[in-house]
Amino acid sequence: MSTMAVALLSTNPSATPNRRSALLLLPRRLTPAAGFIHRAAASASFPGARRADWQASFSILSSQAAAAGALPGSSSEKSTNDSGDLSAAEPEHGDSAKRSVPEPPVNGTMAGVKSLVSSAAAGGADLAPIPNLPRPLSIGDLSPAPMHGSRLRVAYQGVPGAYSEAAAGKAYPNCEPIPCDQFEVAFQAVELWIADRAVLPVENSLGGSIHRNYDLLLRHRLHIVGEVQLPVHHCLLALPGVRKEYLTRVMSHPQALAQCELTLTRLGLNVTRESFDDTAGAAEYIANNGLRDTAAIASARAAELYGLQVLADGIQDDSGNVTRFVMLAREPIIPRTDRPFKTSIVFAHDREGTSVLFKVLSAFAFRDISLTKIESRPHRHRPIRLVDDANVGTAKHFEYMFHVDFQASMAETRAQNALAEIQEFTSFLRVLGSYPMDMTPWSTSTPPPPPPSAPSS
Ligand SMILES: O=C(O)C(=O)C[C@]1(C(=O)O)C=C[C@@H](O)C=C1
Repeated sequence: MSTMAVALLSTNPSATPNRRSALLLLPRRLTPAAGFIHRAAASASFPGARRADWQASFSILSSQAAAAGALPGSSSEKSTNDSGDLSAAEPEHGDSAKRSVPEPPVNGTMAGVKSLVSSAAAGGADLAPIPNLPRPLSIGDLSPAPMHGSRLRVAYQGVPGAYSEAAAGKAYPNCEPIPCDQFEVAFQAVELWIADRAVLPVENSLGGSIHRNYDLLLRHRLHIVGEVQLPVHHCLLALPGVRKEYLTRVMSHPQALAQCELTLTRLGLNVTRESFDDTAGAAEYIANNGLRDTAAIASARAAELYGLQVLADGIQDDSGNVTRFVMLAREPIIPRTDRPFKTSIVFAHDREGTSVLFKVLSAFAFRDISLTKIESRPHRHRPIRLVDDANVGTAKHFEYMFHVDFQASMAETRAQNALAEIQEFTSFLRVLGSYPMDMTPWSTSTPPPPPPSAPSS
């Protein structure tokens, strides 16, 4: 892992040669150009365009729930997990280990065929040892039990030291974090079985929603299986020896820049702001390029990993700066009623006026279901509706997809009834997931969770 990298860096943070060699040990990010990402999977037709979709996913959920005794009244209901370990709330689906699809055997090639012929010609045709013929796939190959020592592979966007990596570690404490250079790649890594889960940010208490991930949730078919809320504590990082007065530029993820906007001004920095893919990536870039006029906004762990010094600590504009991440998997989890659950849905309507939105919200209000989030995004397939009025002209209304999170489990009758009602006046409805809420006690002084250990090579 980067344990070695961390050790090297922390003992001699200012030594550039060591830093460079240490950086090489960090896990490489998955990129779309990595060869294994199929574009076809990315181009995914608009999923869930049919109303039947949420019903289908719900019927799977409820049949699984009934089978596992998780629905209310079931005698075989499992006991509550009080450990506070969010990952423990996620039932095993048999996909938590590396998928051991057998290696393509050599004997399927001409070389294999030739060796078979020559051993037969040598006179032992009947008794010739059976070469390694391809083994048929078995059920075990498709959903293997976790192998000894194997760890859940969790895709995140960014490089080691990014907050998303810390969120992956909070969600799945012993996971193998897999850095990806884009959100899209993290989605595809799970879809293509390169990773078992993805942990992606969806909103921040200061910067607001991360719209890209709302759009990707809709375009891909992964399920939300959990959430984690991570206190985000930003530092101003620069090369050793650099002073604040030397700075002309600050680089970071746009969310991080937004979260520190006031403080940067308050520190009296006369700097341009420059966006970077992720906070730790900005720190790495400064280190790799020896930029002495540039600082990064990133975590203290990023400072340690990339050999930078902390010029200022806790520079977020609000001490209670929190980012909410969702955990994504190929399969939904079984909704339960023995602990607080949240459900995320997305819907669209094709009728005029605001009354549809009002009716949807009422369906929840009448059942005393609290909403925790509402977000609207452009309806990519039908962004504009034209309304012609011969006298006045043509009005162009924007069309939206509405994302709503509500505080109830899909195993609860009131949630099922609310969705049945909403279905009546929406043209599209999909359940993105029903999952345990992050109830971790939180205070502004809570230290960040320990980083996940890096993959064993
Ligand atoms: O750049 C990172 O370190 C990230 O993990 C991304 C991200 C985000 O997308 O919001 C995560 C948490 C912080 O809010 C800032 C940036």
